[in-house]
Amino acid sequence: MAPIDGAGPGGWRALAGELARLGRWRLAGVTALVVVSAVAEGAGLLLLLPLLDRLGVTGGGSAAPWPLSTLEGALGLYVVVVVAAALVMRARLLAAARLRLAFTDGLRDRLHAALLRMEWSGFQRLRQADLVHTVIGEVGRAAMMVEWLVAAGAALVTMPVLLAVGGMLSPEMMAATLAAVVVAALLSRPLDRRSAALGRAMGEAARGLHAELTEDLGGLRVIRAFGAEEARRSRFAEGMRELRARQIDHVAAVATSGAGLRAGGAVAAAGGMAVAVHGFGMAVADSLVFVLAFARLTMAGLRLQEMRRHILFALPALEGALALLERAESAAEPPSAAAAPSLERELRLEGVAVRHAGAAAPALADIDLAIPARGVTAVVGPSGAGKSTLADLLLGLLPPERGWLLADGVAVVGAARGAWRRTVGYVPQDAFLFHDTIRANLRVADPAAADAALWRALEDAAAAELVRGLPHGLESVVGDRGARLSGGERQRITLARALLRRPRLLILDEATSALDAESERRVQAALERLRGTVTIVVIAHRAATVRMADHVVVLEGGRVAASGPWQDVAGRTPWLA
Ligand SMILES: Nc1ncnc2c1ncn2[C@@H]1O[C@H](COP(=O)(O)OP(=O)(O)OP(=O)(O)O)[C@@H](O)[C@H]1O
Repeated sequence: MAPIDGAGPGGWRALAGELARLGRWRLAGVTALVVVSAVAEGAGLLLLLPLLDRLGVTGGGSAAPWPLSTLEGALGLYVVVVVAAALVMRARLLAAARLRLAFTDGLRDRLHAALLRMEWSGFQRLRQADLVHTVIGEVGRAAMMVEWLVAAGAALVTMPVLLAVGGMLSPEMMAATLAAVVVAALLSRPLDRRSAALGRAMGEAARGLHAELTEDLGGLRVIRAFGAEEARRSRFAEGMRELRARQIDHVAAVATSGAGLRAGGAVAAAGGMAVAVHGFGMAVADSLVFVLAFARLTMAGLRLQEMRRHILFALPALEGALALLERAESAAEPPSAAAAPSLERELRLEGVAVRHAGAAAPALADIDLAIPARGVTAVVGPSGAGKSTLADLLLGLLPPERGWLLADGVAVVGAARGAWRRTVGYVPQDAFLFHDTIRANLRVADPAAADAALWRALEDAAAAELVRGLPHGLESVVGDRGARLSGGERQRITLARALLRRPRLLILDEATSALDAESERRVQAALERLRGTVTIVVIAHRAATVRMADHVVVLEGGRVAASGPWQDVAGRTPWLA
């Protein structure tokens, strides 16, 4: 569990900064509603005096202006004021909810955008389950603070109104009440620190649970294959127990302070009533209204404390979300330039070294390589040789630690990287597809593409027949990560997606698992048809792909061990035999 300490001033400052983003007018609107509802509450209370007067509680008969001079008039006005207060309260709750949702969406949008723009190497260091937890869970928890703040603000504004009502009846008694509220607030300060620490611990527990669930769902095939259901279930149950314990601790802390304040309030109300009547000789009606004001004041104080505790509990969630935002924004890739370097002659790597974030040794070192334009280049090598790292480098995702990636002699660095990537078609090894229709998946490469262009790309990728055969054609949904298609079908759809943008460079990270002979033949045929029209780099795992290449690069231990035509390097690739 996190050490017990309070939320630092940084947390409150961060909250103030986030609220400022919501806009001056929005905040002013909610504040106005809060003030009006507090004044309405005080007015409703004061109206009880002439009402009690008319009812004869104080003997009645005192002069009052119309409509308060008659019982019906006083009752009518009372009802009007209370109904108006209820309507203002409704508007306040609605405005607070709107403010909370604007806070949630604003922060989620900034986080999401920052994560999408992050340098690939920085992004790879983050755990995906933690990101989902922060963007969805923690931001949602942090946003609740907006409503709590409005509720706390309402309590805070109500207090002087109630103090004024009570003060009109007995200034001495009200001064004593105020002193009691301040002492109660000071006495409960240790609980504040506990709330902040519990908030942090609850965030940790919730994150652990989220990570467990994400891994269970992602690795369900392995869990089922190894019969690990019970073990995973008990880990998840342990995570839930931990989370539940933190939540109960928090509720207990809030409930304890509430019970203390309520008990103190009751004792003070009874004592105050006795003192007011016997000590100060207050009229019964006055003392009744006074005690009512006093009770509401205690409730407002109680609510203020409760909201403060809730906010302290949720502040760590905001701090965590803002820390992630800062991390993502400070690791943002440079904005993309408008124009990308051409690829008419060759793609060249000069003295390139690439090191993954946190890795001791570089994944690629001293790479000097020329990839001829419009040729087919196969990259081969044993597992861990650096093939996928090379693909990420050519794609402009990973910047070299040393050396240069040059397209027709122009360095693909800084702002050129994003622009370069828009001219590259990429077919990932896992042939990832979104849980969406084929049309939507293809349009990831070109959102404005017409159906005719989609069909052309499908034809080029030898996938048109496959899509025509699906019950809903382009409208067919492919399932989670494309699970409703076979490995070979997925690869052809991802090839079509890559071709849709008419790339200058096509990078295929070939699936390591064997495709059936028919799928393999179709993909090979598609690549053959593209030969000479686009520069193709294939991370090759199959002999057939290597044989069709004009140029083969053999990587070993992150270095180029050999390069040249297949016949020249064949002896160095026993793993492809
Ligand atoms: N995100 C990462 N963080 C740290 N090290 C990494 C990361 N990705 C890869 N590596 C390391 O870089 C080296 C090259 O990995 P890479 O994935 O490029 O090899 P590969 O040739 O594509 O292997 P395979 O054929 O098994 O996919 C390996 O030593 C690997 O452990």
